[in-house]
Amino acid sequence: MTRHYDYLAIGAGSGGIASANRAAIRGAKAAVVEAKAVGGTCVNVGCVPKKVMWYGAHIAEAIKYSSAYGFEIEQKGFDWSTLVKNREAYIERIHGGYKRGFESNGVDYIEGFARFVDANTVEVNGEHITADHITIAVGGRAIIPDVPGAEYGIDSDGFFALTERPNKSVVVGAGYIAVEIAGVLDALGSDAHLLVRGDRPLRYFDHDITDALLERLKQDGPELHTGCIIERVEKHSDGTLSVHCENGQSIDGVDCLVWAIGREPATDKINLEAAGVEVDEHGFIRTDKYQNTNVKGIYAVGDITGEAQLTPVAIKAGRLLSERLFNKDMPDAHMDYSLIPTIVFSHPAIGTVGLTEAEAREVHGDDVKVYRSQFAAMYNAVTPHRALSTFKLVCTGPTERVIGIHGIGEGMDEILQGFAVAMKMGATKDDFDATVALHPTSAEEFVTLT
Ligand SMILES: Cc1cc2nc3c(=O)[nH]c(=O)nc-3n(C[C@H](O)[C@H](O)[C@H](O)COP(=O)(O)OP(=O)(O)OC[C@H]3O[C@@H](n4cnc5c(N)ncnc54)[C@H](O)[C@@H]3O)c2cc1C
Ligand SMILES: NC(=O)c1ccc[n+]([C@@H]2O[C@H](COP(=O)([O-])OP(=O)(O)OC[C@H]3O[C@@H](n4cnc5c(N)ncnc54)[C@H](O)[C@@H]3O)[C@@H](O)[C@H]2O)c1
Repeated sequence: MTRHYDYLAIGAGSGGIASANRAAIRGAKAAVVEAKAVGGTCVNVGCVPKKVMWYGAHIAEAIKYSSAYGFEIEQKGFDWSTLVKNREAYIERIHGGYKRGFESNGVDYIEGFARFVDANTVEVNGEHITADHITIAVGGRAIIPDVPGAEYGIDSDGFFALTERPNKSVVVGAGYIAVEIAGVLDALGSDAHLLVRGDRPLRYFDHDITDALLERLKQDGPELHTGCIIERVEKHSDGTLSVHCENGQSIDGVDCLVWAIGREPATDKINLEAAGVEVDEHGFIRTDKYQNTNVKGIYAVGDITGEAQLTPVAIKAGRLLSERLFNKDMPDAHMDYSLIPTIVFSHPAIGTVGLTEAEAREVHGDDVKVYRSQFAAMYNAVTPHRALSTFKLVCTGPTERVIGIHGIGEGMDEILQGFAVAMKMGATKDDFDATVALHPTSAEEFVTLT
């Protein structure tokens, strides 16, 4: 007997879970298939474990500067495995929450790897399952470079599997993951090195912000190595690695090498040809604004589409797709991919929404007005850690509409969300100025810029 559903999501990550639940809430008979762990990348090897480690890093920093606040603390040690154990227990609780959610919404959770048989049928554990609507939400995986010795390194999944703190670590890459993992390793006491090909990490971010990040890296670590194209990795008899760059730089005595050079779509093993679904030259499934693929009744959401690879994007796209399919009051529901705010959980956090100054000048020429502030957050002001925060607004037009908000500083991860709402509503610099400041906070800088 073949099971049949109105709606089937392949992949129980951010997008698949959100869309299957919403479909069921709207009355569809829905199921989600998952090959590994419920929650997908974000919950198991992404946002969640990363943020827990980032909080750990914050505690390390607070201890370091606590004497300036009058505390006499002797740090007797740091047990990486305790942090990992507690983190994984938390993730287990999240798994439980998802499974209870499926039960209460009436979503069938099917464990196994799904492959297409035809446009309406997938095979899981030898069973054929059919559905009127199938959403591909299979996410991606880390790219490992094709250099000799690459196999001695691990990816971000491997980083989260570490049970001990590495003594000396190298992280290769210049994106979100590289900056975040290198920052955590450094703050938690590893001798951490960040290797980038260009002159800075996060080079597509506003340069005032990355200039400030460069300062922080110089002050606090991890140690940044620029112009490093990896030539090879050598493993020695004592188990340590040497990482060699084409420019002659080498880092020796490394006991943990993390590749963080981007992610690729996981489309290769799901037999898309059987369904006739097309992929682009990188393997991403491109969709129209309604998440439709080229095959009627097959959709794609989340990282697999190659759009902003962020959990809230996958969730929103998945939910709106199910609203469109199963809520007769929302026949035009679709995701708006403009003005997506993002945070890099560096030390301190970087937040950004809208255009960088350089992008704004490309679009609006000279009709761009920039407001920026560099200041010492009060948290640091009483410590010897004289670190500066940088906040910036990019505006255009006679009304000075705010088209870019950027910041690096303590609390930026919590500050940006509200300002992103204002920007989405079309706020102008006058609207920002008309808002009474919250004092004393870092966020008030955004409404007092001159
Ligand atoms: C280290 C790291 C940190 C991150 N931090 C953040 C962050 O702080 N904030 C943020 O917004 N985003 C973050 N992201 C990105 C975020 O995790 C992704 O954008 C998000 O998980 C995408 O959701 P998705 O549903 O598209 O795919 P995923 O969450 O990757 O889920 C896909 C699921 O499909 C399953 N699957 C694959 N093939 C099959 C198959 N054939 N059959 C059945 N199941 C299958 C996989 O096992 C997986 O569970 C981070 C990513 C990484 C790697
Ligand atoms: N805080 C967050 O929201 C968060 C955190 C982690 C990941 N993510 C998402 O996951 C996606 C993937 O993250 P990522 O950091 O792996 O990718 P990324 O695309 O952000 O960055 C990859 C970086 O690696 C560099 N690179 C590529 N090939 C290289 C090579 N051979 N040698 C050295 N460097 C190389 C690129 O120049 C780029 O800077 C991100 O784009 C983001 O959307 C988000």
